[in-house]
Amino acid sequence: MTSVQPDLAPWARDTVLQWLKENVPEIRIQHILRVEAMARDLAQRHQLDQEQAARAGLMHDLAKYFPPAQLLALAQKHQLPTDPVDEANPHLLHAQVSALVAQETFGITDTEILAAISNHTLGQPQMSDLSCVVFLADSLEPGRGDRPKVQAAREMSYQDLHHAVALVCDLTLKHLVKTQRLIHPRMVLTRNWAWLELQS
Ligand SMILES: Nc1ncnc2c1ncn2[C@@H]1O[C@H](COP(=O)(O)OP(=O)(O)O)[C@@H](O)[C@H]1O
Repeated sequence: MTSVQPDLAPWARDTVLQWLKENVPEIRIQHILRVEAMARDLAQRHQLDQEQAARAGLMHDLAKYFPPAQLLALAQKHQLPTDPVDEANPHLLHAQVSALVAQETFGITDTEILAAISNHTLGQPQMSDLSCVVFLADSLEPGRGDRPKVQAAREMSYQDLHHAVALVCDLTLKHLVKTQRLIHPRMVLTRNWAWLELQS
């Protein structure tokens, strides 16, 4: 992994966009830009830092196309906590590895941004509102379609972050059960946390 040149600004959107053009197909870049825009929008709606949300949105899928062996090797090298489901489906590690790339290649040190990138696929119990925003933007950006349940979760994301996280987890988990796929336990923990938050 190449490191950011010392003369480059620690944060430069164009530098990230150029990297994405070299490492990610155009169709995924379009998704990434919609996540960036929706994360900014949600942050504004919930009085959060829009720049932090947009940066996390722009960098959430940096490792999306890393091969499984590279994801596993990086997870091991950086001692990321892994579950047997990650080993069976290393693609799930792309969220945590994207945070590593943001740190090592683009010099991102803001731990809230790094956590939001890391949490974008499976969430995390007690995750911050910024993490909720990026998790929701990834699942609910306009390119995800307008099925009634997706639309309902999208509308909820502008009202109540935890309620929307609970709805998105339920949608993903139902889909995984229906297609007989493995379920990563962290999303179950995220789902229970989000529903419990609503009761407290
Ligand atoms: N809780 C989970 N357990 C197992 N697989 C999951 C879970 N959540 C998402 N996935 C799968 O992981 C992959 C990556 O998810 P995601 O980052 O949301 O991908 P995308 O942005 O391409 O939809 C998808 O194939 C999705 O079905």
